Amino acid sequence: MYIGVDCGTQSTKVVVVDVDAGRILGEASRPHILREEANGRREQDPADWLAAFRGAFADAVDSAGINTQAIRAIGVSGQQHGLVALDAVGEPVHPAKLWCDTETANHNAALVEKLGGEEGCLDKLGLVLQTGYTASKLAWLRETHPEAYQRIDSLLLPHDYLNFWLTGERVTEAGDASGTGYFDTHTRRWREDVLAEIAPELDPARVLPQLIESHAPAGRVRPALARELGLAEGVVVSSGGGDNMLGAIGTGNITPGLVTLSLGTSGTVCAYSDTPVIADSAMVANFCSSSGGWLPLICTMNVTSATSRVRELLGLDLTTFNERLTAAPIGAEGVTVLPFFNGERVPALPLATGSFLGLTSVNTTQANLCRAVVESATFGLRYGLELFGDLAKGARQIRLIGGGAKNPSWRQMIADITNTTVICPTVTDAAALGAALQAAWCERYPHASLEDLCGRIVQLDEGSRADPDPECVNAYEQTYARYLQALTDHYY
Ligand SMILES: Nc1ncnc2c1ncn2[C@@H]1O[C@H](COP(=O)(O)OP(=O)(O)O)[C@@H](O)[C@H]1O
Ligand SMILES: O=C(CO)[C@@H](O)[C@H](O)COP(=O)(O)O
Repeated sequence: MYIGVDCGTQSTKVVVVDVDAGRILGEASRPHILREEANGRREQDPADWLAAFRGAFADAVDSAGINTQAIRAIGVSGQQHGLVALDAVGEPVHPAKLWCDTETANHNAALVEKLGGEEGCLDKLGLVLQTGYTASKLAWLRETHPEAYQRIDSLLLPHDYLNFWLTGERVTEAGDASGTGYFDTHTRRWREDVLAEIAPELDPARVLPQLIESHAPAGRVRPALARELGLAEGVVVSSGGGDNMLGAIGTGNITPGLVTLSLGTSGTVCAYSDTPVIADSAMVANFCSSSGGWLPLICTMNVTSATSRVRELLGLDLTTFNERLTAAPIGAEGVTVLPFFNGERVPALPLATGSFLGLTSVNTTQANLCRAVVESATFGLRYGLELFGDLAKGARQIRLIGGGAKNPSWRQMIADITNTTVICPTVTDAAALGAALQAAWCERYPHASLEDLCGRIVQLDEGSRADPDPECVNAYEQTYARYLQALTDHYY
């Protein structure tokens, strides 16, 4: 029995997987609190993640009806980029600043310049620093909270922090480290010199976690915590990784030819590569995978964060919102949304704000507003997919995951807007599933391969398949052109 955990932006999800029987036995989730401020600040208290972990673990184990003593290993996935800076006794010196925080846009711009612009970043890091990556958060902490900064003893990411809490070990792996901005994704090594540009007072040998291979253990569950969770002694915790990296594993995207698209708080598109990637666009991030390869990725910040904002504004529950959006025609009768409520990463507009365009006395209906925000969030992903160029060309199908993938209308919309067949795995919390698979890989290494584990456990839900409908594909082309025009008019 293996446990997969995904500490996402909105919640922590836990799955219980019986690898030998090829079955998912239980799933549960617990929500997180997100602190949002008008200046782009997005922070969470790491203690909240631990409380959510405890609750979701207990519920998942209950729903699976298993004896916790049968659990052999745990894998942890986490939202990427969040800065969890700990002091010498392992306490956060400041709340975690998240991937969706845009307060540090100016710090990021200054860092890119310091590193020699886009070319300098590519040369040193294998990717171009974006607002949202960890580096500018550290620069911000140094400038704005010097007393907290001076107490820093280690620099972790959200999943590293959960691994530290589970095992007491400060380690990480290439997938999540890719998104820090002080890691070279080509060589899969820390760039101590880049860290020194950002935080010259910190000793890299002290503050950077030790890098381990994706299949290697981060450690074993601490005895006191094992007793509390009812685990046997010495349960292994695998390296874990960023949620997109483990989402790729949980969709079987560990060889070239597939695209994984996630409709979580963020929207992401990624495709596995055996070699490091230099894309034509600086917005495509050449991240490492958490399975030994690379995972070029684009991320839009306003997906279910944007749809939820409009849903809440209209006072609708999720079911009613989904009904409303299907009641409007493609194109929402001329309503366009630029959903950049807290800036955007792709396109790179960290300081942008949201706009509703084309509203008239006739088309300003709940149905059109619901449809327009879902269409625009999807157009953002199409825009990103186009930046992928050859990386996604020839992709046989899109594997759709994340909370939004549960909506059949949205699945069809993705198929029509991308003109590609879409299918969901049976477990749409694919990052948690990927974490469980990585845990099994780690615990059985070298006697089991990740390919074999994915082949046995990752199943596709044929009922979720959506094929592009040529008429809708055409209709969306026109609406997409209108969206691009609005983008150009406002920002370029
Ligand atoms: N049936 C559904 N239709 C549309 N959206 C949904 C549905 N179920 C869940 N969601 C959305 O999924 C979001 C959570 O997605 P999730 O992938 O868990 O996010 P994260 O990993 O970022 O925490 C919720 O905000 C909710 O809006
Ligand atoms: O910043 C990125 C990817 O670069 C985001 O995709 C985060 O990893 C958050 O993911 P979700 O909570 O939306 O799953």
